[in-house]
Formats: sequence, structure tokens, C-alpha cells
Amino acid sequence: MAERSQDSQDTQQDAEQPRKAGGVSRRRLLGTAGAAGAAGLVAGGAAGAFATETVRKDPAPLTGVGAASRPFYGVHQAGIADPAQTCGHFLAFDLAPDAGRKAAAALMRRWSNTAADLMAGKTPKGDETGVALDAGPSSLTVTFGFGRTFFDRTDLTSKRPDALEPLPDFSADALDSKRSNGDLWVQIGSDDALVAFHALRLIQQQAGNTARLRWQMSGFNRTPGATAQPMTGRNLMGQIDGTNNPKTSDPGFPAKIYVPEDRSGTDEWMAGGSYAVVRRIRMLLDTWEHLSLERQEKVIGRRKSDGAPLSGGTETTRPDLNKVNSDGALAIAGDAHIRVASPASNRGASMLRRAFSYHDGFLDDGAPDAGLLFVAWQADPLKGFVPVQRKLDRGDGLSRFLRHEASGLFAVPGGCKPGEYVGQRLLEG
Ligand SMILES: C=CC1=C(C)c2cc3[nH]c(cc4nc(cc5[nH]c(cc1n2)c(C)c5CCC(=O)O)C(CCC(=O)O)=C4C)c(C)c3C=C
Ligand SMILES: [Fe+2]
Repeated sequence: MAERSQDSQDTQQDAEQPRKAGGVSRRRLLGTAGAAGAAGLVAGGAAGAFATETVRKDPAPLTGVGAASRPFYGVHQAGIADPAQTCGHFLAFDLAPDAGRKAAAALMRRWSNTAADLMAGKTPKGDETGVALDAGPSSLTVTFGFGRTFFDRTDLTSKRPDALEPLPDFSADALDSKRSNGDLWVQIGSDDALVAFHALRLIQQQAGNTARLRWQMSGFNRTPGATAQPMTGRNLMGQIDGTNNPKTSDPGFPAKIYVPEDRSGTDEWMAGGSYAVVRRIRMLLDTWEHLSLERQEKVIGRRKSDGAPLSGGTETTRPDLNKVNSDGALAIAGDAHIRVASPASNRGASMLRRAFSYHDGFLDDGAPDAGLLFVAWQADPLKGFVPVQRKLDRGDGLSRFLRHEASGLFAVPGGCKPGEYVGQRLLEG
């Protein structure tokens, strides 16, 4: 979880207060609506007991999923190290031809203010859509990033980080340029679909004449509380996915995932930020589902039922890449995904994977257009995604069942304080 400044703690506390909608708290609005409805029932001659139950002077406070909020303000942006939510939307925008740095700065200020309000469960001023009126923030996060082309369009080429050099071509790529890259990237996540849509709609509306939508992708994860106890989620191939992610409690976590806070030089503005590699990876499910369970498990190197490595133990047991079975074969095959992707096979290269599954209907041949909106977070893509994907591209047993269809690389600046906006250090520095 992102470290919290005093400001962000205040924001967190604010979020725990009844949320205000244009000066009137959302709960108050609900209470009024509930009372009016109940009054109607009484006037219509409803049974007294029913009416008494319906007229609630003190509407129940939000609890559980709806009440959960994540801080917008802080050293890092939210939506990186916190658990991926049930619903996700990714949007990429291109700046309008006549929109320069000033317009981009105004847009980032508008977007940041809106994101801060929504994440705290407040209705932004002037918003009358009503889409999420009766819901809490439901762990909403809104995260902003800049693509390589943003810097030329805003005359900031001298501040473009080397880390934004285009990703190399990989042999498994079948990339659609219209659904790749972009000047600006917005990641929205929430445990409620209406809350996520509301944020998406406001972000798109507020782009106004400054930026136009380049592409949008939407995805999902399991709903909190759907399993008997919290557990790592599954992807659409049915595998437990996310087990061996770096943990926020690992001593090396910040250095791997975030640009150092004392960064100096032309990319000083990236202090506390991170780089997101976004890949839309279609799964060839018709082919995959024809494999026997044993073959599927061999391709990954872990058991499907509980995610335990094929070298033994439970989901959290460290895989033994050297273990040999009694038949002389490696317990985790030479081309098993976890062997090829592991830091041990990549000189320590690692990343934080935070993905959403997607399903966009069926292709002409009846195959599901479904897979993973894969996001890799790291302090430097050349020490995270790139070397690992190079290796996977050459020798991963899983790659036969995947198509990388879209790609983006974005510089995601550090978080901001109240009164500031994300990217201010770049745009006004
Ligand atoms: C370039 C990086 C990676 C891509 C692209 C990728 C795609 C991808 N992975 C799965 C399913 C699983 N991946 C798992 C582990 C895993 N994957 C990567 C990297 C990429 N995956 C890493 C670094 C690791 C961890 C390796 C390790 O150290 O053990 C697993 C196992 C469970 C887990 O640890 O998360 C699964 C399952 C799919 C389906 C996919 C593309 C659609
Ligand atoms: Fe993987």
C-alpha cells in the first residue's frame, strides 16, 4: 500500500465521514429518498409494521465493500501496489493538435481533483450524473500516466525519461497500433461496476476539447467476499495468478517498483513514480482447454487446484527449480512459465503484476475474445518487463496459447499533495 502522508491520512479520515454530494451528504440524500418513499407507503395504507420498518431515521452506514476507500494523495499514486479491484477500465487519450502544455496541465488538474473527490466518496462539483449516488467509493483508484508521445506534444522532450524508449519487438507480438500507446493513460479500478463506470464517464467528459479517446479496455477480477477466505485470484485459464508477486513488505519492494524519491536529473519529476507496461494478451482458450489437466499444469509449473509448485508444497512454497522426479525429468519443466519468468532465470529482473481479465465477446470463428489486461509495474522497464518478456518470447511453453494484441508503456508520476495535481512537477517544473 502506498505510504500515507498526513494529508492523505486526513483524506482517508474524510472518506470515512458521511460523503457529501454538492454540499449534501450522499447518505442524507438516501435517507430523504427513503423517508419520502416510506411516507408514500403509509399514505397508501401500507401495514403499520411494514411502514415502521421502512421509515429509518438513521440509514445504515455503509460497511464492507462500499465503504472501503484508498487515498488519492500520497507519495505514490494509488492503483499500483494495492490489490486489483473487481472492475477495471484502461483509457488512453491523445492530446488535441492545438492542446499544448498549458491545456495539458489544466486537464491534469481537472482530472486529479475529480479523482480525489471520487476516491474519497464525494460527488465532484457539478456532477449530476447520479450514476454512483448511493454507493461508497468501493476502493476506487484512478491512476494517471504519460506516454512517450506526450513529451513532444507539450514541448517537454528534454524531460522525457530514457525508460520511455519504445519496447523492443517480440516475435509473439501481433500488435494493433490503434489500441496501443497514447499520450495519456488512465487506469480506473473499483470493486463496484457503477462506481468504476462513473469515474470513467467523468474522466472522458472532462477531457473536453483537450484530449480525445484513443482506446479503451475494460476488465474484471473476482469480487471481494466471493471465496470463503481471501485468496489469490484466478485468470481465465483457471490458474491461480499472482502468487509470486513481490510483496509490499519485501525490503527490496520500493526500489524494484518505484523510482527513488530522491531522484535527480531531467526525470526528477518521476520521483516516487513507476512505469506501467500494459499488454492486452488474448488467450487461445479453445486450444488451451483441449489440453489435459496434467499438460496444463506442466505448461505453468504449478497445480491448477491450489497453485502449489510442481516441485511440492503449498501455493506459497518457493518453487524448487532444480528438483528432479524419480523418472529423471525436471519437476518444473524447462519451458514451464514460472521457470522462464522467474527472477532466478532473469538475473533478478522482476515486476509487480496487477492484471484484469477481459472478455469482449466472440471472434468470427467462435473463439472467445478473452484474456488478460496485463500490467507490469516497475522502477525501470529495462530491469523488469523487457528482459523477462524477451526470455518468455524465446522459451515459454505458455506462449503457444497467447497473442499479445496491444501494448503501451507509460510513465506514471508519483502522487501529489492536496492542492496539487498529478504531473505538476513535470508540467510546471
Ligand atoms: C513479461 C512478463 C509476463 C507476462 C507477459 C506474463 C503473462 C502471463 N502469465 C500468466 C499466468 C501466470 N504467470 C505466473 C507467474 C509469473 N508470470 C510472470 C511474468 C509474466 N507473465 C512472472 C514474473 C511470474 C512469477 C514467476 C515466479 O517467480 O515464480 C503464474 C504462476 C502464479 C504466480 O506466481 O503468479 C501464472 C498462472 C498468463 C495467463 C499470462 C498471459 C495471459
Ligand atoms: Fe505470468
